[in-house]
Amino acid sequence: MLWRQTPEKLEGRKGRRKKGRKERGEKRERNEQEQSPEVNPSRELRASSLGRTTAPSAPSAGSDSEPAEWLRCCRRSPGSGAGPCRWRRHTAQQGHQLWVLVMAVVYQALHRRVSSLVCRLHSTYVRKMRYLNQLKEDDSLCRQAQASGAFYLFHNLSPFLQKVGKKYLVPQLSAAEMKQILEKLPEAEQWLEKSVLIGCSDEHRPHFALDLGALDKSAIESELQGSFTDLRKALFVVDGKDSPLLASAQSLLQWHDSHQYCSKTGQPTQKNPAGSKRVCHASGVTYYPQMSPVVITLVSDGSRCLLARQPSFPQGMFTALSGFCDMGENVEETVRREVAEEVGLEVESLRYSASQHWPFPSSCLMIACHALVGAQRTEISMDTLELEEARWFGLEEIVEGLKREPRSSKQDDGSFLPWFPPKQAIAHQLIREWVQQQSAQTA
Ligand SMILES: NC(=O)c1ccc[n+]([C@@H]2O[C@H](COP(=O)([O-])OP(=O)(O)OC[C@H]3O[C@@H](n4cnc5c(N)ncnc54)[C@H](O)[C@@H]3O)[C@@H](O)[C@H]2O)c1
Repeated sequence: MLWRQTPEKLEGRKGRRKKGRKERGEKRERNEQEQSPEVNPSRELRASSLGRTTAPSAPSAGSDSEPAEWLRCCRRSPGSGAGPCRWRRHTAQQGHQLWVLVMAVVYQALHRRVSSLVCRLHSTYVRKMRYLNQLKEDDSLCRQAQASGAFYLFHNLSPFLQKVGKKYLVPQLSAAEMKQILEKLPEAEQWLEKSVLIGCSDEHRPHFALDLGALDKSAIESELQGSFTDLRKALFVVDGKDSPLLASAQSLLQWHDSHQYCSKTGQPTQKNPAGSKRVCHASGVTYYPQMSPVVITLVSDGSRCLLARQPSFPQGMFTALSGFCDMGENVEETVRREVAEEVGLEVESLRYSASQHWPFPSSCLMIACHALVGAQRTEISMDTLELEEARWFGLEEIVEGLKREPRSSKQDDGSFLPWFPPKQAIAHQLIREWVQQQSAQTA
């Protein structure tokens, strides 16, 4: 059946629709007002607490036009052709800010992780250094540590090495193995007392060096299947990480060997268990191991570098200028004096490069520097008492010399082409640095 619309019914329905629209409009306005920052202070507070300063600001008190404009803007439907809605722009900004915030949190988490890793590595080092210091200060702790220590052996200052295949290893012996060797000696217990502390592992296993010069060398060599090797050779055949250990151990043993008597009273001095000092109980004087500071300088005139050789050097070997610091001198003064004394040049500027402990002939602290002389003042006036030859080298000649082995430097006529100290010597590092600097300049 057809449903017929009477005018009254139609009027009634129109009225209800109008009323419904009015109610829905009021409801939407209420919702929009609830969503606006003006009437939702908690939202505004959250936004501002996160530092979102670009969020549209709530209409200020006393401004009549802004709330209306705010609501009008927010009521525009998408695709209506109207300009960008401030509220949607605000939402996009919030999205961007959220992204920045997430990235910041991720970055902070990563940063924390990396820092804690670095910290852990650092703290291993710190704990190790503090433990070693404790061993130096606390005699009974150091004696106990000897029981769990590892020992490096020397015979008249030559380190004990084992050849395995083509490699030379520096063996560590346990306290039990040491006792087996020392049992064959009278006063075996006292022998361990002669050892000196030279370091420890990350797990705090202390390392000691002991010179068995009083024992039969060949008997120990055959028992331990190795050989005591001159330090000059040993440093150049062992693994790079073992060289500084052997050098410092030998220097410390050598210092103890040459400081057995007090220079004031002539009485014997006693070492502490760690070997970090010797005391004369008659005078109360304490002696500490010492190193002599030496500067080693690579002089350059901007495009060439100066190398020299002493009569005692192996044939063909040239190196940078070196000399001991005089009492009261600083490094700069020693560099200027040595360069002036040895080659008659005046240093205009100098730059520190690195340092190295060097055990020959006795403990030196090598302080390596680059020095520049004026390009117009390069004429060499050599000290013939100290040097046999000193001359300028160009980049190409240096690069060739670095490739050359001592053995391959001899020519048919018996003369020698120049070659330079091996990589273990700090002179080598100075020469390489100069090559890098020159190559960068000419590139
Ligand atoms: N590692 C390297 O690359 C490298 C390179 C060159 C020299 N060096 C070392 O540098 C040191 C010095 O070299 P150099 O050629 O001037 O030495 P050097 O041995 O020729 O000594 C020069 C002079 O210095 C004096 N002297 C010696 N020992 C001294 C000391 N402990 N304190 C003060 N003066 C002393 C003596 O009068 C000696 O004649 C040497 O030990 C040498 O082995 C190391």
